Amino acid sequence: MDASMTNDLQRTARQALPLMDLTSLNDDDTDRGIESLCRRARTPAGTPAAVCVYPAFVTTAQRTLKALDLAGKVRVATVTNFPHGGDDIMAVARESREAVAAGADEVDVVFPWRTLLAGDEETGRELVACCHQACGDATLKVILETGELKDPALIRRAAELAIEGGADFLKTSTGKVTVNATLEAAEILLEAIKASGRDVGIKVAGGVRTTEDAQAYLALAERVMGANWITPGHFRFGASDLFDDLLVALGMAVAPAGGKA
Ligand SMILES: O=C[C@H](O)COP(=O)(O)O
Repeated sequence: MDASMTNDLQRTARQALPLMDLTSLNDDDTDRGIESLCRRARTPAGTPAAVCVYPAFVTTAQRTLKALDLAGKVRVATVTNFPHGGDDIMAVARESREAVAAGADEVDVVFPWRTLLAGDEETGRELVACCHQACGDATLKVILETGELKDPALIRRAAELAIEGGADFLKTSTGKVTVNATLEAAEILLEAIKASGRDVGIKVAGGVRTTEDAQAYLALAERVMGANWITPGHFRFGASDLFDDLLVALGMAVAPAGGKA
């Protein structure tokens, strides 16, 4: 790789690192594993925007970040209605309220995409609106599962409904289906955000693994929204592996994942 490409990747890695939701959403997650995830958040190049964990580990993450003196610097995100995207509005609102009460700063809720596929627009909009109310001041990110919606017009409609319901961010994917984030889907979400005129961000999530991947999404966001729009308040990467690749691009040692026992 020539020097200009290396510099380019380093620039991308430096830009992407504070936009990261450093994620662990595995069925075999443990308190020790989440403590280790939180420790990885402290790097010589700065910190990610958030760690993203299952609701059962929100307290662990908050306690660990506090002990590391990272409370307030690294937010705690969690997931609800995840990954299935059911349509029980009250159950999802309750789950979201409980997550915030447990200390989550951000809630990533799965949109009931199957109802939209079946032609029902109201359930999705209402579910988002109830979660918006349930989350209070916490940031609400709505996972549209774009790889399951497939049709660009449906992806656009889901984005519009989530924005109408009060989403703070549109998130592409859970990372748990066959097709996760794609540039095509991300562009549809960005265009919907732009057209809405609302202060809504995007979280590109699922299958984003390399600094080169991150570079392509950042270039897209810059083209649609402008370079100044890209801040942690508007743009996140949700990824379990990307963080280490960014550190490698920055020439830093990668901490062993460890701590799952
Ligand atoms: O919300 C984030 C995704 O679950 C992460 O997906 P990933 O493991 O493919 O990076």
